[in-house]
Amino acid sequence: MGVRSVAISACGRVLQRAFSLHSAHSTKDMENFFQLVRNIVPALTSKKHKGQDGRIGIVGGCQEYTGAPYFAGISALKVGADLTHVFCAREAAPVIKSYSPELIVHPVLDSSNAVEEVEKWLPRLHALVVGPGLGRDDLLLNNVRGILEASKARDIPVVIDADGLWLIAQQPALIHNYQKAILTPNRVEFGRLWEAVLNSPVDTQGHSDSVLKLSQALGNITVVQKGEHDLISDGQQVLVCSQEGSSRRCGGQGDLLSGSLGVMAHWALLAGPERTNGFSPLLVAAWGACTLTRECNHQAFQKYGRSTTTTDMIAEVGPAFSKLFTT
Ligand SMILES: NC(=O)C1=CN([C@@H]2O[C@H](COP(=O)(O)OP(=O)(O)OC[C@H]3O[C@@H](n4cnc5c(N)ncnc54)[C@H](O)[C@@H]3O)[C@@H](O)[C@H]2O)[C@@H](O)CC1
Ligand SMILES: Nc1ncnc2c1ncn2[C@@H]1O[C@H](COP(=O)(O)OP(=O)(O)OP(=O)(O)O)[C@@H](O)[C@H]1O
Ligand SMILES: [Mg+2]
Repeated sequence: MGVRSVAISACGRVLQRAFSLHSAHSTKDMENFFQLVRNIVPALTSKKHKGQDGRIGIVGGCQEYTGAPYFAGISALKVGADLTHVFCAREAAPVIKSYSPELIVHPVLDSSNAVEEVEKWLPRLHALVVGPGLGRDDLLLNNVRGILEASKARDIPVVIDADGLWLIAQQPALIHNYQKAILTPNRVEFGRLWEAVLNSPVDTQGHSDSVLKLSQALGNITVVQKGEHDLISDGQQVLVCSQEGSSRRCGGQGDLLSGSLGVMAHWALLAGPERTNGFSPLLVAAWGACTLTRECNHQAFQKYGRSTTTTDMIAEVGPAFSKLFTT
């Protein structure tokens, strides 16, 4: 099997090729990942109707956590989705609505017919982001299990983050081998998944071989291990995103990433591998979303330093996207 690990600099050039066995792609393919991301971004034209550039669902939001689904949803819109639906617990809904009139909010996640309520919307959604601010209540997690099953049956791309990853660590079979899944664990979530799937404590956090191994153990689904460098694997290759961010680690940055990735995953799958030089479209989408998140962090930090919060980063999505991906 072809296995590669490639580090890409801030300007998109290949810096190193850590190991290469019979790779199906050449180093030349990797030279400009920025261009591959640009290739998946849909053109803005007057011929389109509302919804065509993305209708994204966020599954999360409970009594304790209302910020996370808001951050994910508003980030999806700021990146370029046309509509964002948040499916959350009843109590969280008025709070999330009050943050933003841009989000469509469904207070259904803790109802007895939650799966049916969300399923009604699935034919209209291009991608789901599952987990930001979901919490770990068994009732909610059981409903989300049903929503994941229904999404898989419809072949909908799903980004799984935060407490969605907690659910996957309890039941890895839920997502095993589903080629339209992307997992976005932070360090702690990665360790939890590793222990659940590989039945041993994680030894080499932050190394390309561990993200590759976890992806393979999950049936070659795309895994984004967030950290000082983001490592992204589809079980065949490992990409490294080292875009300059900052030393500010306020909560919510992962939600910005997962919301952005929801849209970019839809765009990448629509564009297809011919637009991504044969690379897995989800790998390109993940690299694009990581690069964007880190650039937002960098730009916000230039302005606000230690007081930078995720809201400041979200204000940078437009300028950062233009700088990185607009030709
Ligand atoms: N404003 C909000 O509503 C926010 C809600 N959040 C939600 O909070 C819930 C729990 O998320 P957590 O991320 O706390 O998950 P966990 O409860 O699994 O995290 C456990 C701990 O790991 C620590 N940690 C994270 N990265 C680490 C690293 N690189 N090295 C060492 N320790 C590290 C964190 O400080 C946290 O205390 C999720 O639903 C999440 O979406 C977060 O997304 C942050 C913002
Ligand atoms: N040490 C670091 N240096 C630079 N960037 C980092 C570092 N750690 C994480 N990041 C970036 O921050 C973003 C979010 O990663 P993080 O590990 O904070 O997620 P998280 O813990 O899930 O966040 P959240 O608070 O939203 O739950 C990623 O894009 C990642 O690239
Ligand atoms: Mg998180």
